Amino acid sequence: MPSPKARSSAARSGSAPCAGGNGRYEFISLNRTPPPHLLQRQGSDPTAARLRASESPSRRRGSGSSTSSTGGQQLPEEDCMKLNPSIVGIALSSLLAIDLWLSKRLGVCACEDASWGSMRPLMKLVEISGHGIPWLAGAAYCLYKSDSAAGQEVMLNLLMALVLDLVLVGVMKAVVRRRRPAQNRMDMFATFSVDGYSFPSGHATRAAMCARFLLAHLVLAAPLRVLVLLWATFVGFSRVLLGRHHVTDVAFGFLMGYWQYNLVEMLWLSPAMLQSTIGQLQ
Ligand SMILES: CC(C)=CCC/C(C)=C/COP(=O)(O)O
Repeated sequence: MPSPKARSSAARSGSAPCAGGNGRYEFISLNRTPPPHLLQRQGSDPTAARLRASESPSRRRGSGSSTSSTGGQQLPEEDCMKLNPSIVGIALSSLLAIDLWLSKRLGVCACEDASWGSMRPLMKLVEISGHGIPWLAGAAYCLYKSDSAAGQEVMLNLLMALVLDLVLVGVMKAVVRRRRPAQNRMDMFATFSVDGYSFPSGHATRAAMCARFLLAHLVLAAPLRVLVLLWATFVGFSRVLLGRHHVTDVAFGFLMGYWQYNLVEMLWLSPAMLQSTIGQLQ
């Protein structure tokens, strides 16, 4: 018989006592395949039978393969995982369920017949204010019109930031492939094919990144700075109110846009760097 100390340490380490070939108890880990001499004995040994019964269903079905067999029936691995959900899995599913429910409730401008449907045209104006085309066109125009080197530098970097945002959001949408909410009407102007996907909100990333950019590089009076922040927040909210996005798409979009501005600062194109690059190309 194992001593109480051995028994408690076995419980802690996930091992179980088994009668070995010489009548003495041996410890095997429940996480590992038992040695062959124990496997042979398990068919008749009541202790081994109890151990098999106490194993989790997914482990009993086998752990290393992509499909598992139960009485000849093949189960895909996802089904096995659903039977044995982890805490993280449960937390994520709950968050997604809350997200879906909240996004549906908040989509009050999703169509003209919705409870705030009369506000839809205003929300669509806010949408246009955060669209990529006006921002790209505005930055290109300011770059062209700017007669100071400092102004040109800022506008060139804003253009670079906007293109970087489109690329990063496009890649992220193509990888995640989350569908837009069912209530969304796909009536946005000038979209790429990846804009059929929802996560993250491109308007939210652009709004957060551009707001940080403007606050850092334009000398603005305090009321205007507040206005920039309010605009960015409103662009994000309008995505959910229009039924275009889930709440988590917008929340993640804000975080991603905030982080993208750090990237822009790291990649900042200075006139000296541009001159040396052009010189190297010539
Ligand atoms: C055509 C250009 C230059 C940009 C597309 C901008 C756009 C339509 C993004 C989608 O935003 P959401 O992901 O917030 O719906």
